[in-house]
Amino acid sequence: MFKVKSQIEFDMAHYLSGYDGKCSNIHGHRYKLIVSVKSETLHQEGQLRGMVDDFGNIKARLKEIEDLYDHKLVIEDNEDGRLVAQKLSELPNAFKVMLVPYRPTAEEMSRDIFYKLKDMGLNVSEVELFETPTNSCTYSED
Ligand SMILES: Nc1nc2c(c(=O)[nH]1)N=C([C@H](O)[C@H](O)COP(=O)(O)OP(=O)(O)OP(=O)(O)O)CN2
Ligand SMILES: [Zn+2]
Repeated sequence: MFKVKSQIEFDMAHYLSGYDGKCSNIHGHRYKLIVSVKSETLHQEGQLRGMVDDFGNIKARLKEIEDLYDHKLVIEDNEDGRLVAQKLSELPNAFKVMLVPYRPTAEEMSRDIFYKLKDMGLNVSEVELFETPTNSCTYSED
């Protein structure tokens, strides 16, 4: 089995609804996303000969993930989260808020990103999302 890895980083703020502690504040992280793409075989001909997939192709998919989350504020789509988003939308700042159907933890986000990349056609083996330099979650289905 071959596994190739590629990584990107993006800046994102989140709000953990119902969290008791310092992380109950809206706050942000410099996320690092490491994606592993797998294949039993290598391409035999053409541009991709000798490769699982072109790193350039994987990077292009990761850029779509980066563009989705970079400099956004991610909030859970529940009663509490919608209230926070509503109050922010009343300000003249045009905050970029993204509502998601889950609490935006490293665990939930890594699973969501795994399926987003699969939907883009990557044969994803594993997604590791670092929320801080020392805290990460890995999602895989192997
Ligand atoms: N299992 C999880 N636990 C926590 C998550 C998470 O996604 N999954 N997220 C948070 C907060 O987002 C928080 O920002 C990160 O937590 P923390 O441990 O406080 O990280 P720090 O690096 O900022 O810790 P310090 O040692 O205080 O610097 C909480 N838990
Ligand atoms: Zn956090």
